[in-house]
Amino acid sequence: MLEGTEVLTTAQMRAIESAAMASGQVTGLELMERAGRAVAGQIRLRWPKAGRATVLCGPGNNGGDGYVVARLLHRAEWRVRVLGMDNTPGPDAGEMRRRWREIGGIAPLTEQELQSGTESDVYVDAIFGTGLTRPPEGEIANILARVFGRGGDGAYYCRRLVAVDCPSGFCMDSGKAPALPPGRGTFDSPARLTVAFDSPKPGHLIGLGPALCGELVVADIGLRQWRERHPGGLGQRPARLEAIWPRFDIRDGRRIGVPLSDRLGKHSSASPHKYGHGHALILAGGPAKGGAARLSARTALRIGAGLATIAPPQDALPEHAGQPDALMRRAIDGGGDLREALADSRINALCFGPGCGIDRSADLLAAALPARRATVLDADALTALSHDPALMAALHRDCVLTPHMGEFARLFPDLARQMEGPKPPARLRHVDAGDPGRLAQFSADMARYNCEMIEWTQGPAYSKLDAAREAAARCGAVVLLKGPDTVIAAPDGSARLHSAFDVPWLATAGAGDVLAGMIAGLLARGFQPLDAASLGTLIHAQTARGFGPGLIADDLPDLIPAVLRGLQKSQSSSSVATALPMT
Ligand SMILES: NC(=O)C1=CN([C@@H]2O[C@H](COP(=O)(O)OP(=O)(O)OC[C@H]3O[C@@H](n4cnc5c(N)ncnc54)[C@H](OP(=O)(O)O)[C@@H]3O)[C@@H](O)[C@H]2O)[C@H](O)CC1
Ligand SMILES: [K+]
Repeated sequence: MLEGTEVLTTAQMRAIESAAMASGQVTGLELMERAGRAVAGQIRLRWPKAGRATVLCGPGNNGGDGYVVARLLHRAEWRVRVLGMDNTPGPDAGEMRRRWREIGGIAPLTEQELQSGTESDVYVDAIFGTGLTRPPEGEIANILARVFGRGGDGAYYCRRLVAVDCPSGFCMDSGKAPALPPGRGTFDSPARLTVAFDSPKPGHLIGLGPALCGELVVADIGLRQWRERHPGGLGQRPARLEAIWPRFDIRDGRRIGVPLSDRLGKHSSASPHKYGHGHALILAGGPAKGGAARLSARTALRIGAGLATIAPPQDALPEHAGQPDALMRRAIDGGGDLREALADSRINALCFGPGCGIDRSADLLAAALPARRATVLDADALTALSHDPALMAALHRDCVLTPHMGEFARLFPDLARQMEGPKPPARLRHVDAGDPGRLAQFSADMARYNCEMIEWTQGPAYSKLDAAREAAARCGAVVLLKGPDTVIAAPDGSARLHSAFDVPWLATAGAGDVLAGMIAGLLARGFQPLDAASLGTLIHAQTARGFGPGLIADDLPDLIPAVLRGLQKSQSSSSVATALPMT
């Protein structure tokens, strides 16, 4: 079982927050104080010498958190300037603003004001959090352009930007950000640090999130018991969403996303025979097309498949002599040969695609899918699939599709179009849970919470996560939508997110073939499709991290042993983050 860090949608976060407040054990004001304290604490941890801070406070509770940050930095002897809005915020934010007013003034939140005065050491962005309801316009849009933009010399206007919960204006469910006013560029200046509350949200990990958030710290604000206590527990919901790489810190002692499979480094001692570790069959293409499949096959062996066989057509077989000697070779010319091969039930994982050719893939897939072996479909196999609805219908739950965006668009054009479509921000409204008409619209997820119900009046922006989940449900197989942000979704709605923005050199010819081989090897070893795809993604990126720039795909398979050793070590020693006190 792979186990990562749970990721919550903003709707789930609000439901948990509401449940906590409804319990009477914690007030909104206390949560806001804790949120502000977490941010101020992180600022002081990074920049222990008191300096100048500018805190930008928006109209809602995110702004309320900002007033707390301002007060606590002031108490720590920082020189604090607050820019705020002249509105009537909710009671908690209003109270925090009042407390700040006892200490200092509030200048208007305008671009002109932001530009004026001495430059600050730290800028705190508490303009919008989860409550953005429409694209920012007018003065607010100008401010965001200033906060997230650069000057003519390319330098960021706000060096050391700390975002409260998220960079403002950004959709935490989709990782999308609205366009800035014409002529004001795009969101291209990342925060140095983002402090999110309780759990990461999808947008922190996909889309623009990893680039815009900078370092991500997820702070404990004392909601854990409500997160875990709900009927069935969030952890047991079928549509669990997890992050599988700890590029962020979690401050409440929860497990962070280390890999998590006790079985990863161990081979079964109960069944020490090579067949106990599975047999992966990698289908290769015709003459001069076999390199990709050889990469996959070598990787399948390195990740621990007991046996791996490469299967080109007869006329390409001689090309596959040579290293590695551990690899077996077998000619498979067409569907009949493959059916014959699959009479051996010990062949328990198949890998189609890399260099296999579209027609050959179609022929072989038609023979293989009814045998219901665990199967990876990549590259040409995905193109073959997109040409033939019958093949698509023959997919089964032990299949893993590994498309990049282009392949995904060929397979699921309507979902790809939705991803490109207009992007309304999320808007949530609390409604009467007693109204059966309204209740009927709520998702089953939300109905689990014994608290105020939440209604989406506009959906959050349709994201890569939504698209991958819908694709998986539609085709009944695991869909791994590749990219620097990879989403891996299973037909039951479970999904895993992985960010690899830090290894741009992984975008190199053949890297996808290695990933396909890795997943095939893990499937051969008996990992469930979602886990095999997730672990494959994780180890793939980690091998590239270990090598650094200059990597070519041929380097990857032989880096796997070191990564496996490292993962085992991290699992035994430091898989639990240190808890920081909430004071
Ligand atoms: N997760 C937790 O447990 C806690 C979170 N906290 C913080 O609270 C925010 C969410 O607060 P909320 O008040 O719901 O939302 P925001 O602060 O992001 O903003 C809402 C206000 O912004 C106005 N708005 C929305 N869009 C625009 C726009 N484009 N232009 C101008 N104004 C906009 C909105 O006005 P409406 O007219 O739409 O109502 C609201 O006034 C969360 O992110 C955390 O930071 C708690 O402090 C602790 C617990
Ligand atoms: K913010």
